[in-house]
Amino acid sequence: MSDHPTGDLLAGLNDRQRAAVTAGGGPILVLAGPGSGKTRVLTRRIAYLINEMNIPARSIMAVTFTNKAAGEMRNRLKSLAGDRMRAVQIGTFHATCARILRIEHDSTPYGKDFVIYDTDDQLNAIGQAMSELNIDTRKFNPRAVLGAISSAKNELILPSGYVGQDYFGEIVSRVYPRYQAILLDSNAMDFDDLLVQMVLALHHSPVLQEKYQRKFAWVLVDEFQDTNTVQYQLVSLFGAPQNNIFVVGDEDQSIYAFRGADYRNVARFRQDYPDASVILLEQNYRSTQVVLDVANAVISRNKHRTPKALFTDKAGGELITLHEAYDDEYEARYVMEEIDDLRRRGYHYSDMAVMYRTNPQSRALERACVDEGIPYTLVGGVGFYKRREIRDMLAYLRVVQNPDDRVSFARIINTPKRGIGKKSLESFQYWAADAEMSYGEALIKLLEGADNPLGARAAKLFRDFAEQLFAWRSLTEASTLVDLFDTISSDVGYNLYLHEISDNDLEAADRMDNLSELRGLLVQADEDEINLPEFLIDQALMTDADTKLTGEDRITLMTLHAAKGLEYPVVFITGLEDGLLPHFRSFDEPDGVEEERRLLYVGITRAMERLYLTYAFKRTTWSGSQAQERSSFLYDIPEDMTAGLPSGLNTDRSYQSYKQMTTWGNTRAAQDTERRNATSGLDRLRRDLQRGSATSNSGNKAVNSKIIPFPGSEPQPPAEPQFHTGMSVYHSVFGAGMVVESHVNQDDEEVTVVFSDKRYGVKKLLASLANLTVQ
Ligand SMILES: Nc1ncnc2c1ncn2[C@@H]1O[C@H](COP(=O)(O)OP(=O)(O)OP(=O)(O)O)[C@@H](O)[C@H]1O
Ligand SMILES: [Mg+2]
Repeated sequence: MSDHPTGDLLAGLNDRQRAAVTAGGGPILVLAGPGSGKTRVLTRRIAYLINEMNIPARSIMAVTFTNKAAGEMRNRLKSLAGDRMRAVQIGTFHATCARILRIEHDSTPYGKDFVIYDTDDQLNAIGQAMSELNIDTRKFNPRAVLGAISSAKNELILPSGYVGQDYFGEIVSRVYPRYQAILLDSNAMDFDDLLVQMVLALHHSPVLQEKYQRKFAWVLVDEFQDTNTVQYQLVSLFGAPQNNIFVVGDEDQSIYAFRGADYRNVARFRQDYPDASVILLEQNYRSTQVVLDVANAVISRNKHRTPKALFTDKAGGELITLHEAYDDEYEARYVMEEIDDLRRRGYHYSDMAVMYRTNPQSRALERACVDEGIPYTLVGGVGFYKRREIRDMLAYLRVVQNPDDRVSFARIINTPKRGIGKKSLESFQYWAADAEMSYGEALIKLLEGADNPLGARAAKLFRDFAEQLFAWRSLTEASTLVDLFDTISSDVGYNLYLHEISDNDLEAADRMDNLSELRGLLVQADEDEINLPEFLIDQALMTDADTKLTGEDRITLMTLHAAKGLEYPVVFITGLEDGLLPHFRSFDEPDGVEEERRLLYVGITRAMERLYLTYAFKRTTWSGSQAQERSSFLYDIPEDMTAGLPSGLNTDRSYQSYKQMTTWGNTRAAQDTERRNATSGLDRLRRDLQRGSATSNSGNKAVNSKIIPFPGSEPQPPAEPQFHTGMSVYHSVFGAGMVVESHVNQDDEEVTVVFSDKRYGVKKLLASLANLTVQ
């Protein structure tokens, strides 16, 4: 008897969802738009297989897009199917393969204790390979070379099979084998290798293939539209021969083409499994009708798609808000003010997410959060795992586990300084290469007193290091991970070093906090009886979308890419500007702009109740501050779905000439005017001040304290107020209004005006800049 009656598992599902959950074996494709319950169905189906079809949990493999999604699915399953579900293999393709390869390393050229290289490690290895081949890294960008290698791997093209099509391709074809050899010598795999090695192992060993096909008799994949070639292969390989393969996806949400994802895999699935049942879900349970209409208006412009019918019971809904900000800082400030406002109206911070196209955009937003005192979690970006102190300590742990790891070895051999300079390291490296020894073997040879080309002093320093390293290695047998961490940290004097590399006490404290957090993870791992290799794999597999989310009430800042699969009552999408969204790089690629449109579509469809789309007239980019054109995608949104100013335009710019021209369609002329106007520094400053005095359009707010005080003597501040309560005034943008208060403040006159037009409400303006005329 099951503790969980079927009724529970099928409750809260519509007929089609129920059909998908309870379908028998064989290939099944669930194709449906956002918010239609694909992930819910997939999770319920796992519980159903276990509880109702008595499938052993250990023979189920479920693939999620992020580790975080895997964690959520595990929790959900626990409440649906109880402890029995523990044995289900739930994880990303990478995590699942890493786990199997650790056990089955004999079927690969790698040793048991292989480590996983992340992008920085990979770039180091590429740099090494290029320097060995005398290829100038200034002429050929190592990142581009790495990108080409990664694409090849995703297409299952091995070094021997790589053919360069042009001069750059020829360079890649030389670097690729060398890079791969360095990784192999380091007993390290990169992310792509995890998948490629898994496919190769299954191909090469029929025994292994049969073992895993038998083991994972049921395979389920979420976000199937974002699988790439190698992942598709894995699904087919694991799924055979019964082909109990259940995949869910939405072609309109395919946003990872740059990583080789190919939504055509959906069509391929239909071809490869002609007997597959196809289930379409049409009801959206997430968003209001308005949000859905906006989403559809945007995506329907894509040519390469199958139109879908989506409906929701949540008729109507709040109109979406468009907002034009002067620059990225004002945009961020506007977002935070709205968040503050919504919070006062009952939303929690955690109900709200701010999304953007590129990571650097988070800077202004973070800054605004700090200024406004809004707690936030930044997903991705220069996160925890990219911090220097974290990378150093993890590199130590990795060398302890695998002394052959060249990249980590090079990172820590003189960190903190132990007198082993670049020259000594190079002699050591050449010696090891000449004698065909791994680094670990070379260290042992040194300890044994073997002849070596190192000077006496350097040899002694390396021996000292080797002794320490082997002492740490012996600790891994007997003591806890946290003891190992503490011992290393104190043996090498890392805390002292931390202070040396920090500019000030605050930075040092910050670094200490990070280390404490890492230490906390080790304590947790000890409690969970996770060993060092497992711990390192877990850490290496953390991706940008996996930032640890605390239970605290915080808003979320994330890229649109990281937002996949998630939902929030309130969503802000910022930076809707041509060049940013759509991103300028997409202009050269076939299907590039369509992919950008899908990205916006994913963002919009995260919203349950309220959606804000914002853009800035000027944005600070790597090349300085530049005027931007609003995103061409915005023109696809019908005006009657937007709230705010006429045409849905909600601006914080406040001068007539610009305003008059800024109607849909003739932005360029307005921007030209602005460019002309912006030539004088004083003009700019004035405008900044003016905007600062008029940013709020949501009622009676104090003049923002962050306004730059007006410098110099032009214009002279008035000694007496020029405006008095009750005066009728006219403002070029806000129209007619009445003064409710006015007083001289420092070097200007602050006038509070109630405007007749309700959309502007009450505003505080600086008299010297607002150009108010008395009527
Ligand atoms: N039958 C239903 N009744 C009520 N709520 C539902 C139903 N099906 C799904 N939901 C809810 O709707 C929301 C969206 O579901 P889910 O996240 O599974 O959609 P999805 O299709 O996976 O979306 P996406 O494509 O964005 O990943 C969730 O909050 C889910 O709990
Ligand atoms: Mg989903």
